[in-house]
Amino acid sequence: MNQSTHKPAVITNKLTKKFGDFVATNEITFSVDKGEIFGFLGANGAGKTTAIRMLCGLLKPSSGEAQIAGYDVYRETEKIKQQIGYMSQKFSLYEDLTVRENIRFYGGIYDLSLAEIRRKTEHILHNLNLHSVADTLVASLPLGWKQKLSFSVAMLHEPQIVFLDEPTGGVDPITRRQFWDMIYEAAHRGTTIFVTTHYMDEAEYCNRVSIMVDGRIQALDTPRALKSHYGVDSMDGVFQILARGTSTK
Ligand SMILES: Nc1ncnc2c1ncn2[C@@H]1O[C@H](COP(=O)(O)OP(=O)(O)OP(=O)(O)O)[C@@H](O)[C@H]1O
Repeated sequence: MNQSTHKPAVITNKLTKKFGDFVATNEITFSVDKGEIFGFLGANGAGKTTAIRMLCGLLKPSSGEAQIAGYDVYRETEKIKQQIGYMSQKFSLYEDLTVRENIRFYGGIYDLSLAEIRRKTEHILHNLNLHSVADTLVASLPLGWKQKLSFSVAMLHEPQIVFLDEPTGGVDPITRRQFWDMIYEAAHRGTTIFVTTHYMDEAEYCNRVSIMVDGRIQALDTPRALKSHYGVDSMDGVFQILARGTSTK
């Protein structure tokens, strides 16, 4: 039976990670609903990547609780890995493999059948309009294409939740907007999106946003409610007040 049917996709309770005496993630408590686009914001070093690594089952928490797709982050990390996709800033694509080879490689890792890999490959090449570069090395693709391919690869095994750690760094606003169209489509199909970004226009696209400061979650709500609460007209204004401790007014 699917344990996650009626549960939120992500639940944490006082989740904490210490490195020696330093508390990188400090008692964070929140939940994310199925199909929600959840923005996980914070300045550099706020503790976002540390939290994501715990949620993905890659880093053992020091204390607190978390369940991903209904599975416990201490005891059920293998189950968690089957239910999630992960895309980091640095990608997981192999630059010295072609587009087609990367898809085949990850299809194998995710244990898809050859027929399924062929079907997915066609689907991705068609959706991303990559037919003409299917046999080109990933290294020579523009950054925006790599990001879209990387996202598609993270979704190959149809995970319930996908973690995107600054997925759109370094590309122009139009390319970022196209990337967000892919995020919306995935969320529409029921995938939960957990995304970090430094672009405040992207924070506006999220259903809810949390803002981390020095390891703690300082605010968590819809972009509209946060803007109203802090009396500003943009998420950049909210971020300036919370994460940088300054007012834009
Ligand atoms: N393995 C580690 N050992 C010691 N300290 C660490 C370790 N990993 C992270 N830290 C520290 O924990 C803090 C939070 O780091 P983290 O990478 O989670 O921040 P972040 O919010 O993801 O920042 P960025 O936006 O720059 O990626 C930083 O001060 C970092 O130096």
